[in-house]
Amino acid sequence: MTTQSEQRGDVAALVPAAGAGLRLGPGAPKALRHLAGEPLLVHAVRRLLATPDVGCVVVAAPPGEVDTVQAMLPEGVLVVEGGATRQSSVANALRAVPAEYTIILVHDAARALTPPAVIARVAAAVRAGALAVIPVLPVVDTIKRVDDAGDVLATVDRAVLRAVQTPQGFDRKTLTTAHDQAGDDLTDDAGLVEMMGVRVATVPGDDLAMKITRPLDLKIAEALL
Ligand SMILES: Nc1ccn([C@@H]2O[C@H](COP(=O)(O)OP(=O)(O)OP(=O)(O)O)[C@@H](O)[C@H]2O)c(=O)n1
Ligand SMILES: C[C@](O)(CO)[C@H](O)COP(=O)(O)O
Repeated sequence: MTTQSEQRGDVAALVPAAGAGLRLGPGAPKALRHLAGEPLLVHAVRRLLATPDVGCVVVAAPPGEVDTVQAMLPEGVLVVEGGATRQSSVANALRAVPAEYTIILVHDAARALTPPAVIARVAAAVRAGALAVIPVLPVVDTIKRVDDAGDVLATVDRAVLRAVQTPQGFDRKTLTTAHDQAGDDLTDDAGLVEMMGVRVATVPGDDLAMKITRPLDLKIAEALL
């Protein structure tokens, strides 16, 4: 694996990896579960370090697993303890980023197969001046809005919808302010920035940046590798 010290990038990547993985079923915390013989987290960090933009990686580890996680990653990767929510895990990692990094990516350990090209695309958009950037894909299913009973209220116009992936990229000051002001626990960091009224740009995502969430996702990822 490429080590962090070999990188010369101006981008710091935060990797929230502290989730339990409840939807994957019983077992170790999701980021530590194996895909083709290695933890999901190792796959994700390898792809970040293979991206020349990335000069620093900070991982938010599951509670009590900081030493275990540090031992499985290349020298130089920083590891902090994660929090009870994804948002608090990201906030913990953000506090550990050295001052010289002004571009920050936030990348789920669960998106273990994300191609370096997607990571580079997001970083490039921030470097070009966007304050916040997310990779997205068009929605392929018909989407319905339903009531509490599950009966259909309406068919939503999917042409204006996008499925959101990671890494999400930010100007550091923008992301730090968003986390400092954060109230509600949101599922992504771009949501916090949106709440400040800051424009969030999009770039094309990639099917390989799928989030390993349910047991079938792990089987699909194994097949892809
Ligand atoms: N307290 C938490 C919760 C989630 N995450 C991370 O956020 C990413 C996206 O979350 P998700 O895939 O939903 O993971 P889990 O929360 O572990 O999944 P589940 O809801 O099935 O338990 C994952 O890399 C996960 O490890 C985190 O760092 N800290
Ligand atoms: C950040 C994210 O992966 C973008 O799709 C997603 O919002 C994480 O949500 P989850 O509820 O933790 O799966």
